[in-house]
Amino acid sequence: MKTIAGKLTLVGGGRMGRALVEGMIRAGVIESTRVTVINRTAESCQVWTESKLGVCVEQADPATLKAAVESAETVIVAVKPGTFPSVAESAAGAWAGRLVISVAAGVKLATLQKIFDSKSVVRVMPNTPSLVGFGASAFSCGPKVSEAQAKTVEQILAAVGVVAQVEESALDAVTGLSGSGPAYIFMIIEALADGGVAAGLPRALAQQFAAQTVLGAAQMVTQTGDHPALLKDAVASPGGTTIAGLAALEQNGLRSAMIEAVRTAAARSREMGNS
Ligand SMILES: NC(=O)C1=CN([C@@H]2O[C@H](COP(=O)(O)OP(=O)(O)OC[C@H]3O[C@@H](n4cnc5c(N)ncnc54)[C@H](O)[C@@H]3O)[C@@H](O)[C@H]2O)C=CC1
Ligand SMILES: O=C(O)[C@@H]1CCC=N1
Repeated sequence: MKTIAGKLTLVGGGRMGRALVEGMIRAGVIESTRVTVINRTAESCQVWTESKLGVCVEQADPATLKAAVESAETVIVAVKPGTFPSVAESAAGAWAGRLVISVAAGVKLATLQKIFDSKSVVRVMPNTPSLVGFGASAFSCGPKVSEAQAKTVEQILAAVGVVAQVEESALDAVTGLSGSGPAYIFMIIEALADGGVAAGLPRALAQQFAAQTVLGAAQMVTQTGDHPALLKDAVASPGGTTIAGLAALEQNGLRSAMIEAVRTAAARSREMGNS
């Protein structure tokens, strides 16, 4: 694995920041000794310290934040969208010349350019499976981002999963699908396991088999390239168990529930960008 150049600072080592940066270190795209993580609370700092990843962990005060931004070539900002202006303000004067990568839902490139005095801003929509190397991330670059910087972003994200560079207008849809999507699938796994328990299986076995079934089905789609409908048809024997189960899913509106989940989440991302 080719490593990225220079130092990396993560501002906001919560669930998404951690998934991304721990995933990067595990994948070998950067050595932990070149990573600084800035957190707001002592508790979040402790989580990082206890992980024994070997990164430098600091609690956010304006001077620490500014120094950590100044010392890095690349800064990933992974705080909540509403916290961006105060983070930008705390390190005012330090952002110029850095590659600033935002992972916030709904925060537009134009807004990022305005609040960070760096022209090299990139908007990314990653997801938490980046932690285990199965992320799906899309990104869009501000107009002043160099080709080399775009390559760095691609390299970072490719190390933790699949990646696509897209028009910024596609990022709300990506947010509704893959950004939020792991939560939908966790809910499906939980529900499948509940079904297994309802049908008589012990909980642990039901959960293991529910997760493996989702994993296996996803691998079939990515490895064969076949349309999911073909793969579905190959499971359903005439008059058998699967078609009975599929009929129950249709009756209960699974397809429209999933479509509406993605559309509603995408609309919420757009709404957040306009507020
Ligand atoms: N959780 C997810 O699956 C995904 C989240 N995102 C985006 O990632 C961003 C973070 O979300 P989560 O990780 O879920 O939230 P989180 O609450 O787990 O993490 C946010 C972190 O930022 C820290 N923080 C707050 N103020 C700070 C400051 N002034 N300086 C340094 N650190 C500070 C908090 O202590 C916390 O650790 C959001 O903008 C969200 O839209 C994007 C894709 C997926
Ligand atoms: O729920 C959220 O707003 C964030 C963005 C995508 C996933 N989590």
